[in-house]
Amino acid sequence: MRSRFKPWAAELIGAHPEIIIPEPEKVKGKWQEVFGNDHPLHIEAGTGKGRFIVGMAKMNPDINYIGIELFDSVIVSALERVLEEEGGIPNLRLLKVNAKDIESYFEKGEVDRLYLNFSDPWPKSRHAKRRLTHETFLRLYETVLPENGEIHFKTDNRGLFEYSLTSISEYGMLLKDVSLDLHANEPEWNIMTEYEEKFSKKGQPIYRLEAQFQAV
Ligand SMILES: C[S@@+](CC[C@H](N)C(=O)[O-])C[C@H]1O[C@@H](n2cnc3c(N)ncnc32)[C@H](O)[C@@H]1O
Repeated sequence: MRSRFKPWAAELIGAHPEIIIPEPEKVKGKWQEVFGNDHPLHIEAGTGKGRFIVGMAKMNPDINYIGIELFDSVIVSALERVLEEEGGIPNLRLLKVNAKDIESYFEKGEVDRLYLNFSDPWPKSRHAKRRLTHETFLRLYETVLPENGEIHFKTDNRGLFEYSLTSISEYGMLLKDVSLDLHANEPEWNIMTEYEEKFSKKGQPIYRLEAQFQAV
């Protein structure tokens, strides 16, 4: 997701360290202290403008959520969504970091579930390593999830979905649920992301899968 440069974004982000955690490596292994409870922790890598993670946090107050996003100009929109909520969203935090460094921020087993939504497809084969479902990323996710931890993935991009099915199954994960048209019979628990809303309005099918790591 590209967004116009917002010169004011860094200042707004800096003014809200209670929401966008400034040095998350310092709280590695201590996220329960940050949230003040021992509820499960679900994270989204590539959270964009936050429609999904904010919706999930509001729908499931007994689950803690963290949205991870690379860019100031994008994550600031997620921050604004949180600030619009009266009383804030106590079970949600945001990290302006790269998902490839996820091990620096979470201990083994500290994350109970990982969401990937409409990840950048990187269609050229030479960029395959950048796809968030590449084997290298799966290995990273495995280090922060518990045994049998799950990844839930949605996309409108058929090529990325096909690639991900192969990458995930070659990794030895168990595919638990696969949908080739999520909106044909949309589950009541589905929270749409910004991209999902945009592409489904155009009539494009939304692909979804749940995959579980397997103990060796
Ligand atoms: C195509 S957008 C989708 C945004 C949102 N998930 C949605 O569905 O509307 C992908 C987002 O992932 C972010 N992103 C890509 N690679 C990332 C990485 N390695 N770490 C963190 N965020 C990343 C991009 O900056 C972008 O905002």
